Amino acid sequence: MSITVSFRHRFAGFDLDVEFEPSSRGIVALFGPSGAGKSTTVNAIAGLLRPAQGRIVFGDRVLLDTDRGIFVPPRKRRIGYVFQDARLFPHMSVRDNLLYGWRRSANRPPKQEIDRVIGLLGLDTLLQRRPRFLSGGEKSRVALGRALLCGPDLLLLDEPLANLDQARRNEILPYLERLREEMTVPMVYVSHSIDEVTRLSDTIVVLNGGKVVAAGEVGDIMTRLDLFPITGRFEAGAVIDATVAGHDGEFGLTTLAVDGARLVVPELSAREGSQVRVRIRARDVIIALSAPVDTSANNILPATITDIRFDPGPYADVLLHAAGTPLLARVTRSSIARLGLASGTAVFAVIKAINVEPRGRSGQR
Ligand SMILES: Nc1ncnc2c1ncn2[C@@H]1O[C@H](COP(=O)(O)OP(=O)(O)OP(=O)(O)O)[C@@H](O)[C@H]1O
Repeated sequence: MSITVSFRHRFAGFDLDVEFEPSSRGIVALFGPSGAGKSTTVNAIAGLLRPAQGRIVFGDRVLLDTDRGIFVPPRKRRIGYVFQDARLFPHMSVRDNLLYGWRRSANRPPKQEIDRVIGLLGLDTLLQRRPRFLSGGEKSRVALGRALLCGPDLLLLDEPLANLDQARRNEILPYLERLREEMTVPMVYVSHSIDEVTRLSDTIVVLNGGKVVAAGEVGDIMTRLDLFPITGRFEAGAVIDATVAGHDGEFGLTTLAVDGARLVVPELSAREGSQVRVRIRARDVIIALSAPVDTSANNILPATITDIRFDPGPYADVLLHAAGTPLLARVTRSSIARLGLASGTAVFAVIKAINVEPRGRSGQR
C-alpha cells in the first residue's frame, strides 16, 4: 500500500498535525492513548472529516489536496470503514447486511467472493439471524464482511474490538489474522491495545497529542526505549519474525530461526519453513555475565547491551542485540550496578518465556 497522510486540523482546544507515509505491506496500525487523534486521522482518510489543510494520497489517487482544492467525497473514495460499534442494519438478516454494500457497490467483487468472505469470517451458520441475536464478536465479524464485500481499495478499522471483552477479542483476532493472510486489501487498524497491534500489524504509527511521534516496523517500534511511556513498559518487549526450523517430537519442542540465533519453544503445529511472530517480553528476560550452565532455561543467547534507560523507580530497561536480533530486558537498577552493566557490555540473555503466533499462509502441519 502506498498511502501518504499529511494534514492539519484544529478543534477547539486541540491541534492535530499528522504526517506519515508507511512503507507498507499488510496492516498499518495507528496506535496511541485515548485522545491521541487516531479516529480523527482515519476520519480524514475516509473523508468524514475535511481537514483545514493537507494532502492525502492513496496509490495514484489524490483524495485530499487543500492547495489544489481537491476533496474526494467519502462515497467516491472506495474505502471501507468498520467502526467500534458494528452499525449493522437491525431489520436485516446477516446475509442481507453482508450483501447490502455488495449490491450497491460499483467496485463490488465477483459473486464467488461472497462465499469466500462468509467462510473466512465463519459466518455460514449465522446468515439467517438478525443482528440482535448475535454476540458482540459475531456482529464485528459481520461488519467486517460487509465492508469487505463492497470491494474497498483500503479498509479502515477503528477499534473494531473495543466494545468486546477479552474472551471475545481472543475469539475474533484469529479471523483478523486470516483476513490479513488471505485478502489483498490493505488495512489501517486503530487500536490502543499494544497486544492487538503487535499481533496484527506490520507497521505502527504512534500518535500522541495530535502528532505522530514515531512510525516504523513493529519490531523497531517495540524496542524503542523512548516510546515506553506510550507503548507501555509492563507489556514492552521484542517482537521478532521467525521461521520454523524444525520439530523435536521426542521432547515436544520446536526450533525457530531468527536473525543469527535459534530459539526453542514448546512444539508448534506450524510446518517447517512457515513464518511465526515471536514476542519476548522484557520482564521475561534475565541478564547474566557468563553463560549459565546449570539452568532449566532452554533459550540463552549471547548478546551485547546497546542502550540502558533508567526509570524513576527501581527498574531499568536494557536493550540488547543477540546477533541481529534485538531483545529487551527489564531488570532492577541495583542489578545494573552490581553487574556493572553498560552499553557495550557482552552478556547472556536468559529467556524465560516466549509467546508465538502464526504468521503467513504456510500454516498448519
Ligand atoms: N468533532 C470534534 N469536535 C471537537 N473536538 C474533537 C472532535 N473530534 C475529536 N475531537 C478532539 O480531538 C482529540 C482527538 O480525538 P480522537 O477521537 O481522534 O482521539 P483517539 O486517539 O481516537 O481517542 P480514543 O482512543 O479515545 O478513541 C480529542 O481531544 C477530542 O476531544
